[in-house]
Amino acid sequence: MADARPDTLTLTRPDDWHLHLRDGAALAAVLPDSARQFARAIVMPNLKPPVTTTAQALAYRDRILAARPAGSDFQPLPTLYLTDRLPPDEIVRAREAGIVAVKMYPAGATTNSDEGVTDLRHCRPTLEAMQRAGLPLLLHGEVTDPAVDLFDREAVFIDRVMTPLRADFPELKIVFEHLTTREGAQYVAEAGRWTAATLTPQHLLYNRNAIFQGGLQPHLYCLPVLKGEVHRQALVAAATSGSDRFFLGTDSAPHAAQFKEQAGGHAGCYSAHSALELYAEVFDAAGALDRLEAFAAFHGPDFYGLPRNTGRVTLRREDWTLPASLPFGDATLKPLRGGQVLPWRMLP
Ligand SMILES: NC(=O)N[C@@H](CC(=O)O)C(=O)O
Ligand SMILES: [Zn+2]
Ligand SMILES: [Zn+2]
Repeated sequence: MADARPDTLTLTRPDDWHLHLRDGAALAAVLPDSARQFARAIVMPNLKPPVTTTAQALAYRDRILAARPAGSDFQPLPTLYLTDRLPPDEIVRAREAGIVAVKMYPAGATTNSDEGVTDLRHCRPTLEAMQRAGLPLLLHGEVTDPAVDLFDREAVFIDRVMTPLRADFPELKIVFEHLTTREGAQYVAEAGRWTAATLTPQHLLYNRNAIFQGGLQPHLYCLPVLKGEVHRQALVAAATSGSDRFFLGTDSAPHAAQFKEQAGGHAGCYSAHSALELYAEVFDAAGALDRLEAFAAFHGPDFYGLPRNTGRVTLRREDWTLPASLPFGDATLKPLRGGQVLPWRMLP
């Protein structure tokens, strides 16, 4: 029988299936963190302006490749940003050029989503082209209807958007990104082989109390917002269940500390610095360390139809203190769990 509390853990090198790398000086500041932990990452297209053409996505990929630390073989997996007007023939071009997915932000739902989709019914021919090409649709799964309580926006999205979408496009690959609710976990578990979900460290580690404990904690504000404890427990159960339709996606979303700490602070948690260590903590607490490798390194590539990695990484059970802040161009970045002791540490 596998050791339930091992002191070292060697895994196939993992990938991050949901990552924000930004651009310019911000990209240069954060990329080394992801490149140290992960072999590949799905890079989100919510730049300003958003990445809406294959040509823009390839140029962005080249900027990421050029910003890699010396000797790094980190591979960005580029995506396109879905708008009401993304033409179906762009999907064919994207597929041929190696774009791996298309991301749907409901207009106004989150950071840089102003040009997102106002109604998925406008996108039918494009979704048909994606289904034909086998190009996955990645969803920020929240409705923006102001009449819906903020904490219910994911559950309502399932009823209003996900269920009809699934009925109309039965073989479209869909990834429900940064899942946050019990309803979401149950939906994905029962939705069949073409629906998967990513889970973030913050939604596995924290419930919404943490946002308000010891004074307001702007660095725990992300979207979708953290939910109650029953939801966190359902997410941990899904992540550690062994189901191949749940996989690692940090949603690491860097914002300069001053923009998170101001009134109207920005949404997003920065976790790339020690993401794998945070997931190890979650799986360890659930007595499921033996399932971390598949969650972090197998389920994602299998769903996307990409090869699994061959390299290895090793983590050791060792208390260490995460830096409270990190350089971020001219600004600073406050990482998730910054200044706190983590029980797992990745070996260089
Ligand atoms: N998760 C977040 O709170 N923010 C993300 C956008 C997103 O993934 O919704 C960002 O780009 O900052
Ligand atoms: Zn999102
Ligand atoms: Zn995101």
